[in-house]
Amino acid sequence: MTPVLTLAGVSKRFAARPGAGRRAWTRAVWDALRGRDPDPGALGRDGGPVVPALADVSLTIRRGEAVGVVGLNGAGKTTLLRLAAGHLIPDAGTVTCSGRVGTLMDLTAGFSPALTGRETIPLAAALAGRTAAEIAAATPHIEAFCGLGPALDRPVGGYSSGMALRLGFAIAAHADPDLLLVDEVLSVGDFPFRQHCLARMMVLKERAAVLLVSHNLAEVARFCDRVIVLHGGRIAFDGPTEAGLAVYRRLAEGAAAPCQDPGLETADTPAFLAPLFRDAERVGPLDLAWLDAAGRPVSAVPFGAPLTLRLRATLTAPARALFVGVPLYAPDGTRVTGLASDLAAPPLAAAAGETITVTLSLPAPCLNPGPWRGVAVLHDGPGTLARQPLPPLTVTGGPSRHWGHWTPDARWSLSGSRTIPREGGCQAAREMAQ
Ligand SMILES: Nc1ncnc2c1ncn2[C@@H]1O[C@H](COP(=O)(O)OP(=O)(O)OP(=O)(O)O)[C@@H](O)[C@H]1O
Repeated sequence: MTPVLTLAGVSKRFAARPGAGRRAWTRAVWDALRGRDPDPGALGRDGGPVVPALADVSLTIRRGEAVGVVGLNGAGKTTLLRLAAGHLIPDAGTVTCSGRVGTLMDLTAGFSPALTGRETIPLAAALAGRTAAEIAAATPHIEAFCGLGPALDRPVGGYSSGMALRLGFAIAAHADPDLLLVDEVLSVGDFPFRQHCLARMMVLKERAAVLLVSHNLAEVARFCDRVIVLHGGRIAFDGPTEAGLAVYRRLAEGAAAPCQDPGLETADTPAFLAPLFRDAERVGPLDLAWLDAAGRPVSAVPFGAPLTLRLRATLTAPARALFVGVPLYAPDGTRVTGLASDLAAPPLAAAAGETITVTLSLPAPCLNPGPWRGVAVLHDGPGTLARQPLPPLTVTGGPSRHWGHWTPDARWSLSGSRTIPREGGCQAAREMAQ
C-alpha cells in the first residue's frame, strides 16, 4: 500500500511563556523573508520554558488504513495532526504527505458566520482544494449527507456545534481526500450522525487513509484497524487496535510512566500488568492479600468460593481522597473487569504515618478456573500513588464445564409440552446434537 503520510524523527516544542511563541514566530518570518531556513533552536534560547509537545515521532500511514490516535490530555495528538496537515512546521525531523489532505480539526475553520450553510459549501470546498466542476458535482451529495434541510439557508454563525460538524464533515468527506485528519470533533454529533460519519469513513478508507484522534474508545475499536498511543509526546504503542487500547487503558489507570521501582516486578510478572510504580515519597509498599471466607490468606480457591482482597498501606505524606481501583486479568491478558471503590464507597483521608486498610469482598466471584492476575491502583484524588500487582490467584475447577473467562450465577428455564427426565437426559440431548 502506498504511504500517504510519513513522519521521520519529528519533534515539536512550544514556548510556555506568554508572548515567547509570538517572538519566535516573528523571528521565523524574518528568517524566511531573508531567505534563511527557520532556526528551530531559537525557541527557548532566551532561557524561557518550552513544552515538548512531540519528541522523535516516526510513523508511516498508508492508503487503506484507518488509524486511531489516542492518549491522555496533552499527549500530543492534536500537535501530530496539525503537523500532518501542514499547519505547523516541525522543529526537527520531516513530515512528508503525498496527495490531498482533508482536515476536520476545527469545526468552523473556513466558515464565515454571515454566510448561509449553502453559501459556505462552495467556499469551504474551494479552500479544501476542489475545482469549480468538482464542487458543482459534489454539492448535492454534501447537502444530502449533512441532513441540515432548511437550516442550510440560515447563517452558519447561528449553527450549533453539532450542525457545524454536519456541514464541516460533509464538505471534508466529499473533498476526495487521500488522507482525512479528524480531531475529536465527532463527539459533538448526535448518535445517528456519528454512525453516518463512521460509515462514510469506512467507504473513504477503501481508497484513502484516515487518522482519527478520539477519546471515544468504542468508536476507535469499531473503526480503526491500527492504533497509535501517544504518551508525553512520544509513541508508546503503534499496532493492532485491541492491543493499543489495552496499553492506553493501562496508562489511563496508572496515569504514570512505567515502573521506576524494580522491586515491583518479578520474573513471573506478565507484561500486561504494566505500568507498575509507587510514589515512595507518599506511600509505603502496598501489602496485598487474597483471603478466603475464614479470613485466611490463600493463593488458590475453588470456583465460586467467596473471596476478599485486602490492601494495607502506610502513608508517608497526608492524603486527601484515597480510593482504589482493581482491574482483573484472565490468563491471556484480557482485562475481564475493573472494580473501583469510589463507585461504591466515599474516599478516605489519611495523615502521614497512618496505615489504611481497604477490603474488596467478592461473595460469589464468577471467575472461571485458571490463574488470575490483577493490579491494585491506589489513587489520591486525580493523582495515582501506586500501581502494584496483586498476588497470583488460581481458581480451581468445579463439577461444571466453563467457557470463556467467567460464568455468571445464571438460572435457566425451559418450558414445552414434554421434558426429558434429567437422569440420562443430558446424555441423550448431547447424542442428538452430534
Ligand atoms: N500553541 C501552543 N502553545 C503552547 N503550548 C502548546 C500549544 N499547542 C500545544 N501545546 C502544548 O503541547 C502539548 C500537547 O498538546 P496537544 O494539544 O497536542 O495535546 P492533545 O493530546 O491533543 O491533548 P487533548 O487530549 O487535551 O486535546 C500540551 O502540553 C500543550 O499544552
